[in-house]
Formats: sequence, structure tokens, C-alpha cells
Amino acid sequence: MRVLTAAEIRGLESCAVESGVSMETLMENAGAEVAAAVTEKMDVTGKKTVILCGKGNNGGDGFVAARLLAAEGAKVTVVLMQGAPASDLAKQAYDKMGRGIEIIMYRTAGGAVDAADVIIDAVFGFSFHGRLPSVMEPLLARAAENKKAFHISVDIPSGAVCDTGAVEGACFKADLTVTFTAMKPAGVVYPAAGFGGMTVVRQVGIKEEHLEMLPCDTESVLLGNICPLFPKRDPEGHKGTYGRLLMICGSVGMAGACIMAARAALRSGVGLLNIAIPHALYPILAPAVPEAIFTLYDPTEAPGEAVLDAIDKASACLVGCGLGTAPYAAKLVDAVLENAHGTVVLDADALNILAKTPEKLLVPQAPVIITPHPGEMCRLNGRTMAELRADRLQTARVFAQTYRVITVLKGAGTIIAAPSGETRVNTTGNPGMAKGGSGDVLAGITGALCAQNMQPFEAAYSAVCIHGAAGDLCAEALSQHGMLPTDLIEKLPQVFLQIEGK
Ligand SMILES: NC(=O)C1=CN([C@@H]2O[C@H](COP(=O)(O)OP(=O)(O)OC[C@H]3O[C@@H](n4cnc5c(N)ncnc54)[C@H](OP(=O)(O)O)[C@@H]3O)[C@@H](O)[C@H]2O)[C@@H](O)CC1
Ligand SMILES: Nc1ncnc2c1ncn2[C@@H]1O[C@H](COP(=O)(O)OP(=O)(O)O)[C@@H](O)[C@H]1O
Ligand SMILES: [K+]
Repeated sequence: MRVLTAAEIRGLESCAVESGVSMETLMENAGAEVAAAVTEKMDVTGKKTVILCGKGNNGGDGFVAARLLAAEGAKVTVVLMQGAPASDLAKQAYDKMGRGIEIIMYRTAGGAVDAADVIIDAVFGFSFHGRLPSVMEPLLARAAENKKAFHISVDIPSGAVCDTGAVEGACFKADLTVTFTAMKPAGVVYPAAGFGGMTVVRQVGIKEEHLEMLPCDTESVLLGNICPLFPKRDPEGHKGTYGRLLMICGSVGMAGACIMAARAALRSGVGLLNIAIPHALYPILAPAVPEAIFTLYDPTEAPGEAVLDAIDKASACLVGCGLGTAPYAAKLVDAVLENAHGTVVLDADALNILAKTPEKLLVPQAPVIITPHPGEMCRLNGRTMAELRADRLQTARVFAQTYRVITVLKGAGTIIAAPSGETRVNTTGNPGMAKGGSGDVLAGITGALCAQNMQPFEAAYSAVCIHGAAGDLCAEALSQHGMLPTDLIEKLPQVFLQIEGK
């Protein structure tokens, strides 16, 4: 699904006005969509409906919804969070509400919020910036404490910044967000996406042709979106058809990371898996991954012929899971960066090794995918965690463009950014995946898709989506508490069954 910024929505709004659709109509339709979302959920007759309205057009949408819900029989209270409406449009909508709707100031609204059956958040929309005024915090906290009410946000949850998904202070917590015209970053990028509940996109009068003509480089990803990227396997295909993945992962003390990445790669369709490990790991790895072949190396020596030959033959290389950061590991990373022909996937310790010299990412001729979690991202770009959280989209995009690498910034709503500026935001997965080892599974899937010659950006976002979909199946079957990263691997066949359309 396309994801548009506030400026892009404003541009579309101007096109709509030029083509004869008035702003009043857009606002009327927006308010009507919010009212419809409530009436679809419940019979509103006599229901105590509290609408928190700001002074801008988001508040205007709230006034329209107030009028329409009151007409349906709801007992509506409008709370002015910033005093009288400031925009002409919002004023008109305010004046049209007429009698029969209670209007109160936010300071006296606590009791109404506590007793409400429905709480509508129309305080701030896409023009919000910075942090929510602290005077509003107590009322939002009371709204959140009223667990029996249906909480609904208009366009985006108030307190979230539209284009970045940042939430610096308090934020309204919604069960449902009705957003207009297109998905906005705040609907899919965390932390904001964690406040909006389910987000539905509703059209309010902007012509489809205007929407379709608008170039858009950001999209959200669901399993259905990636299925067409997986052609059927060739009936005459043989193991050579499906690529040769070289993994340089694992070290004494961290064999598990290598095993998980390897098993995930094998469950993702790769033809041949070669694992380069120190001799000492062979007795552990060989029985754990019987399908693989092994290239054994001596960690006290520089990468030798066998490893260099394996790099040369690989259609993709995955480096870093459990590799450690010893000097020999750094030499292995260099050997891959200098010699790989196929896509290079760098995870975990490979990224920690490169944190001091990120310019080395520019060395390979081959495409590079990096899969940092937020801590690794901060080590690579030298920024703070607060800076990262303030704009996860831009963090990934800037790094991708600066170092010409596909950047997979992991975490809830993983961002996948290409050097071209193309960006994807993943929508699968859940907090049950927040366990050591989940990242190794993702790295294995990514390596396997690259080895099969999938275009690297498509491979990166497909792998993230598949990994999250496996996580969602695990959560359903095993609970978020009980599921393990190794369970993700066992659920991969079920995800591929969906991809293969069975
Ligand atoms: N385009 C469309 O398709 C349609 C759009 N529609 C609706 O319009 C909404 C956008 O409306 P909008 O532009 O009037 O701005 P909105 O978000 O209501 O807030 C603006 C006010 O908040 C203020 N403010 C900001 N940050 C603040 C802070 N931290 N603390 C305090 N104040 C702060 C800001 O002040 P300023 O920045 O000017 O100082 C300004 O006064 C959009 O989300 C959608 O719901 C629909 O009606 C129809 C279809
Ligand atoms: N709350 C969450 N929602 C969705 N995915 C998550 C969540 N928490 C973690 N994940 C995913 O789990 C994986 C964790 O990776 P990482 O932090 O590298 O773990 P490790 O290196 O210990 O295996 C990432 O792919 C991340 O996106
Ligand atoms: K809102």
C-alpha cells in the first residue's frame, strides 16, 4: 500500500480543489467516514460520545462527526482542547453543529471522558509537530484509563508526527484510526503505529487519477504484496538453479546463531548451502545442519584458498551471525567485501566490525544488504537512539543513500531502504519475535532469497515480510510468550505454502 506524506496529501487536496471539489466537501466526507466507523461498530443511540477537538482541520472533522453522530441519536459532548476553532473551515463545521451538542473546555472534561462509551480523538492531524502540550496529558491519560470505551483517532493519533511516526511525548491510544486519502507514515512506522490501533484508509473526494499519478517511493508490505515476486520453481530445476549461499557465521560460543541462520536459509528454498566455520565448530554444526556442505578454516590464519574459492563460487554471501569480532573475523569480512560477486548480506558482528569503518561498505562491486537492529544502526551511523526513534524512516534512507547499501532497520515495523530512495515498511510480525536469535533467522532467509537471484531490494523486503508472517503464525499457535526463534524456522514452510498459492 502506498504511503504518502502530509505535503503530498496537501498537494492532492489542492488538485481536488482545482478540479472543483471544495475543502468543505473533503471535510464533510472525512467527518462522515469517522461517524460511519462508529455506527458500523455499534448502535449509537443514547451512547455517550466524547469528541476531543483541536483548533485546526482535524478538529473540524471532529465537529462534522459530532453533528452526524448526534443526528443518529448519540449523546455527544465536544471538548475544545485548544479553545475556539482557528481555521475558517473548522469554524464553519463548528457553527453547523447547532444545538443539542454539549460543548465544554478540556479542563472540565475529565468526568465526561471517564463515562464515555466512545472517545474520538480529533485534536491534531497531519500538521502536528513537536510534542503534545503537557496540559493535554492528564485528559489523554484518563481517556486511556476508560477501558470500556471505543477509542478512535481521526487521521492519525494525536501526539504522533505524520511524516516520521515519531512520538516524543504523550499520544492518544486508539483502537481504530480512520485515515484519509492514503496511508501516512504515522500509520505504519513505529512508535506512532503502536498508538493508532487498526488503521483504515477512507476516500473523501480526492480523485483516483490524481492519487495514481502521484509518484510514490514508500510502500507498506503485506504477504499478499510479495507473492507475485516468487515465480513457480522450474519443473526441470536442479540444485544449481536455486543458488549457492555461502555463510560465514558462527564462532566458538555462538554456534547457535549460525545453525539458526543456516536452517532458515534451507527452509527458504536455496539450492546449495556452504557454511564456512572454524574447525572447532564442525562437530556441532555437521549434525545440526545435515543438508549443508562445510568449508573449514583456521582462525589463527588469514583467510585461505578454500574460503576465497567459496566466496568466488557463491551466488550470495551471508556474513556475521555469531561470527564474533576477533581480528580473524574482520579479515573474513574484508575478504567478502573485496571478492564477492553475488549479493552480500551483512548482519550482527559483521556490522559491529564495520562500525568503525563504515566507508568499507562502499568497497564491494556486488549489491550489499545490511540488517542492523537499532543498536547496530546507531553504532554504524554514530547517532543516538533518541535520534533514531525520532525518524526511523529517514535514518534508514540516509544510511542507504550515503553508503549505497540496502538498509534493513529492524524492529517493529522494520524499514527497508534502497540507495535509490525506494522504501518499504513491513507490517507483519509481533513482539513474540523480540528474542535473541530472531535476527539470525531473518539473515538466513535474506541470504537464501538473494542466492536464488532475486533482485536484492525485493529479496530484502520479502525476507522481512516472510519472517514476520512466520512470527504471526507462531504467535497464533504458540503464544507470543512461548514462541521461539527456532519455531519461526519451522513455520516457514507454511508461509511458503501461502506464497505458492496452496
Ligand atoms: N487534506 C485532506 O485531504 C483532508 C484533511 N483533513 C483534515 O485536516 C487535518 C489537517 O488539518 P490542519 O492542517 O489544519 O492541521 P491539524 O493537524 O488539525 O493541526 C493544526 C493545528 O495544531 C497546531 N499544532 C501543531 N503542533 C502542535 C503542538 N505540538 N502543540 C500545539 N499545537 C500544535 C498547529 O499550530 P501551528 O503549527 O500553526 O503553530 C495548528 O494550529 C488532517 O489531518 C485531516 O484530519 C480533512 O478535513 C479533509 C481532508
Ligand atoms: N515487536 C516486534 N515486532 C515485530 N518484529 C520484531 C519485534 N521485535 C523484534 N522483532 C524482529 O525480530 C528480529 C530481532 O532481531 P535482532 O534484534 O537482530 O535479534 P538477534 O540478533 O538477537 O537475533 C528482527 O527481525 C526484528 O524486526
Ligand atoms: K487525531
